[in-house]
Amino acid sequence: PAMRVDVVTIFPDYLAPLDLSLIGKAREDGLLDVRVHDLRDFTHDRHRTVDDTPYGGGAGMVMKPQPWSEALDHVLAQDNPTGAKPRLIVPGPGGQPFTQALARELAEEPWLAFACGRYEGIDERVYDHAREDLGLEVSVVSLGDYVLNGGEVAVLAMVEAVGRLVPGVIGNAASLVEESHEDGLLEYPIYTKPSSWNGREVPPVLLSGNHGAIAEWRHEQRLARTAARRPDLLHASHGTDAGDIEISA
Ligand SMILES: CN1CCC[C@H](Cn2ccc3ccc(-c4n[nH]c(N)c4C#N)cc32)C1
Repeated sequence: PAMRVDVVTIFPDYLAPLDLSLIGKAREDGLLDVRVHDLRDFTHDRHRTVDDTPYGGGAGMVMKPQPWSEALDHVLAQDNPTGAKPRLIVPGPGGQPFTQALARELAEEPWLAFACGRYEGIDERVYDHAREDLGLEVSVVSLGDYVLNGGEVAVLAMVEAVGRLVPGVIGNAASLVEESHEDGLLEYPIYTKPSSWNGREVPPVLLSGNHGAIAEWRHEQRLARTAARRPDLLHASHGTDAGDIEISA
């Protein structure tokens, strides 16, 4: 069965890129069932109000709880005869880091729901309501240590990172193995035709047909790149001491 993904946002057009490329094809192939909902469809006033001033003062506006409650009810009720529950992911700068490990964990879920905040964020009672009244597992997740204006960019990244791990979405599953952050090392340098370009040659080992030597060279390159760019990822399990690797950035 397809993985179902619901996204609630005040900017549904921000999620249009999910109609494109691999994720778009996975939707056509029925591997992913992605539904985007406009939070303003769950307001009832003339101005379709989703925000108001913060209790206790402070800058900015806070997203009102009622529209979110109605939007979540709609998501849970739509095409859900068994009363199954999605895992609710709320992007936020104060969340747990979004990592490849978390992407792998989320790729095992049959149903994900994403709540895209804007303004200063969502009234805290929505999180409590989702956990205590709707019985949802709620995870606040951060894309990284920088501040965005809302959750949509994060959801695009998370849906792409998770979606590509769903079996069948990426044609060649082999390409999922030796990639950065899959096994703790950055990826090796890649080359294609022509072998000589702009006075620059492809490393001869790659043209040698000696697959053992090629694999060894690629592993050395991964270690060197990781030592140069992400020494924080290197630890004892990778054997070679980062100090004695020829650094080729
Ligand atoms: C000044 N304020 C500070 C708090 C956040 C306000 C903007 N905002 C509202 C909703 C919302 C959702 C995610 C993120 C976000 N920022 N950085 C990341 N890695 C994120 C992720 N995932 C940001 C967001 C702006």
